[in-house]
Amino acid sequence: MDLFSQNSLPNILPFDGTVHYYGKIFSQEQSTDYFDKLFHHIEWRHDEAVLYGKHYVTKRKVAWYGDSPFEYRYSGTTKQALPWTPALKELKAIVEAKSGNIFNSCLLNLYHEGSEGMAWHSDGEKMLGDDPIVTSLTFGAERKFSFKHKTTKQTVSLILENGSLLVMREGSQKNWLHRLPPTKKVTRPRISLTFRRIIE
Ligand SMILES: O=C(O)CCC(=O)C(=O)O
Ligand SMILES: [Fe+2]
Repeated sequence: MDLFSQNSLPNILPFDGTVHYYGKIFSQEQSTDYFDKLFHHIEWRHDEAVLYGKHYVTKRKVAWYGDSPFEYRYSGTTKQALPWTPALKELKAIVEAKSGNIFNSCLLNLYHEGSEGMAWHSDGEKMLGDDPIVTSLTFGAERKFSFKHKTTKQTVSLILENGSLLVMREGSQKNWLHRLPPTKKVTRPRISLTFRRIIE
């Protein structure tokens, strides 16, 4: 059963946390199909942030979906979760079965090309609880993804392939940062689905 397959997966992190890379969990055809559905049917918006009173708009687009209209507050902005689309409901069930974890919301990212990425951060928002589990399901271009330990600064990187699943588990947000580095080599878009569990 899928639930137990994580026991045989190597831990991407050398210490202080667990990250499992499941590799491609979808065929090329399924991945293309999901990419197209998400690209066209998700309500993509440019991400906004307020830093030191200055208003920033990212090139990357985002969307926020969930079981109920959760409010997501970060970087000085508030977003309200939209109800799941049929494709997102399907993907949530598949990711839950694979990972053995239950999620109630998803932050989606659309990177149009390699120049768009995400800077070092951890998903440590209070509403996610003490030690959150966060996924990254990839459709489209494959991209490098990196982790950096908060105190030793040691880094680990891997490639997230089209149709692949990564699960950041215990310790991975508390003790490590992660980022999607920008690259000149990638010209095609990538969509990522970061399923999360909001503590109500
Ligand atoms: O695009 C990704 O794979 C990860 C994005 C991420 O770290 C986030 O949304 O918090
Ligand atoms: Fe993140």
